[in-house]
Amino acid sequence: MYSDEFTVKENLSLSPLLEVLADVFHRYSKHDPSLEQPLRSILPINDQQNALLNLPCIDTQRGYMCVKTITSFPGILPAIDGVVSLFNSNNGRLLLIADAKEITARRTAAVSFLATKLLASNKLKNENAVLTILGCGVQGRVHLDVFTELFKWNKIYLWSRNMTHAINLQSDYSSKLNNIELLENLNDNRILQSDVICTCTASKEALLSLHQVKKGVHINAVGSFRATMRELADDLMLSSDTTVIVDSKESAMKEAGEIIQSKAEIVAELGELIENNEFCDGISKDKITIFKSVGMAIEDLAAAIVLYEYLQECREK
Ligand SMILES: NC(=O)C1=CN([C@@H]2O[C@H](COP(=O)(O)OP(=O)(O)OC[C@H]3O[C@@H](n4cnc5c(N)ncnc54)[C@H](O)[C@@H]3O)[C@@H](O)[C@H]2O)C=CC1
Ligand SMILES: O=C([O-])C1=[NH+]CCC1
Repeated sequence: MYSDEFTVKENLSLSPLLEVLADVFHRYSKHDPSLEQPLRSILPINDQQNALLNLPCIDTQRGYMCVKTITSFPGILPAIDGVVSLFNSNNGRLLLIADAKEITARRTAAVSFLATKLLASNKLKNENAVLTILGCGVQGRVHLDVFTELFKWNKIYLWSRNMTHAINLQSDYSSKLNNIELLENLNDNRILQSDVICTCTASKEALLSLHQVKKGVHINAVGSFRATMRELADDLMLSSDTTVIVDSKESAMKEAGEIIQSKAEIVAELGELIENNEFCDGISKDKITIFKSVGMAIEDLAAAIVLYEYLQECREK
């Protein structure tokens, strides 16, 4: 069964995806032996920014195995291309091949939302909450999509190095959302009003420093996945007001430019926060929380399972 990007978009629902993501993140961080995920391979092409990535994992508890093979060519749109293959872990049968662009985009934004829910639940209770998205490529667009499907923001600010991307994104949402404003530069004081910021760029230099954000902000830093990439400055990563959470300690220490360059302390993995109200409630409202994600195979597994099981259900009806 092949699912193209339109099929993925139509049939991959966020609510079951968030549930399966929470389960696999929790089990990953508990080192559950039924969930196996080796470090992914990233093969750079001719020493450039372009790369071939391979992300495998096995979940014998759910009875699936998954491997995503993608290319990342940041200069060519879409930057990510490839496929996700889902197998039955009991008999080795191939069950589903799905477009990786849409799976990657939706599962990454869903993980950012899960982190926001766990680390900044107070913000999601505030009717006046402000969301800012930096970078309006594929990830920026899908973060806007997912974050506005799951929560009603009072104001949304968009910034992109290429302003046309931000203008187009605002315009595409104009019939649904009339509270989107554009930021022309990163010195705009409106960033200081943000309760939640998602950074979704392929930047190699820091875009956000400590003085640009308010105390208590929650940041989902999505863009970097190589030691040479980063979106957040050292003063933000290292401030005593900052708590840094990652998707995987092992991956972050190998791939997240912000962590590698700043040597910031990682307080926990996202999976350690699930079913851990004590930890989440214990984070002071004044703390800056940073969720640094680089992406993991178990996220693609979660998305492929939700998609496959839903498509099977539709077939049987
Ligand atoms: N954490 C995760 O799980 C995932 C992370 N990513 C990463 O997120 C980033 C964005 O991915 P896509 O939206 O798919 O790519 P894209 O190519 O669609 O968008 C990239 C955006 O970054 C901006 N950008 C590039 N260089 C910049 C710079 N120096 N300063 C400011 N902005 C800059 C571009 O203008 C564009 O808006 C990439 O680095 C990608 O590798 C992608 C998928 C999953
Ligand atoms: O997890 C993922 O698929 C990726 N992370 C960075 C580039 C692609």
